[in-house]
Amino acid sequence: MSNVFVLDHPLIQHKLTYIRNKNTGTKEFRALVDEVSTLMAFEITRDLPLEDKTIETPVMEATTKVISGKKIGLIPILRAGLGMVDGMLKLIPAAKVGHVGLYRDPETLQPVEYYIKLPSDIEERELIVIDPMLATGGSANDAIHSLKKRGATNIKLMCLIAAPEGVEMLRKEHPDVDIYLGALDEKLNEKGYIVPGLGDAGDRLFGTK
Ligand SMILES: O=P(O)(O)OC[C@H]1O[C@H](OP(=O)(O)OP(=O)(O)O)[C@H](O)[C@@H]1O
Ligand SMILES: O=c1cc[nH]c(=O)[nH]1
Ligand SMILES: [Mg+2]
Repeated sequence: MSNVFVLDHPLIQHKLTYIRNKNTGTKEFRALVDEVSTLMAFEITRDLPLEDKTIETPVMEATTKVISGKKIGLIPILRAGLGMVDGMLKLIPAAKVGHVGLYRDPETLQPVEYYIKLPSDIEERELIVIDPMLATGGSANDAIHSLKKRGATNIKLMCLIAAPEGVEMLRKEHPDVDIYLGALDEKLNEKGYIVPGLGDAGDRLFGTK
């Protein structure tokens, strides 16, 4: 069964409060999502493997550590996942970025895929699927199935806020995918929105409402 990590660092929790606040406007919302994504990237990369490297400091030769050539791919789910990309690239600037375009049909709540473009070597990479919201779980589930169908074997999922329903679906469908969250909220409402949540992440990021 996959692990679920709620990243309860005080800076992440503090910024999430401002992200959730309905009075936070587009400019500030975007900046906060960017900052939280950087902080979450710090936590999600905690298990990157290290190897020894021998260097000369100004004082003496020393054997110290560097990250051992692990290749990472970031996979934002469009649109809202785009808001998390730059913040993560600040810490892992060499990551390749693949895009999965999905929207959730407002009536059926089923995901509809409209675009996919991935790095050619996804089977060799650790992929981090990013989306601010994990609600019913349909979109992340679909995106991860698409990645696996194309050869991905090593996948993590990172979201700002999740509902228990989405976590349950992901753990059932993808027991090999660990889930990293800023917060695990109470439930979904009758329209499939996370409660208390933050509203529509894409609309708040791009100012489309
Ligand atoms: O877990 P689910 O029930 O599938 O819901 C979550 C999805 O809904 C939102 O995207 P949306 O469909 O609003 O598209 P957008 O990012 O283009 O706004 C969100 O960014 C997730 O991708
Ligand atoms: O609460 C929710 C649920 C789905 N998508 C969002 O943007 N917000
Ligand atoms: Mg949206």
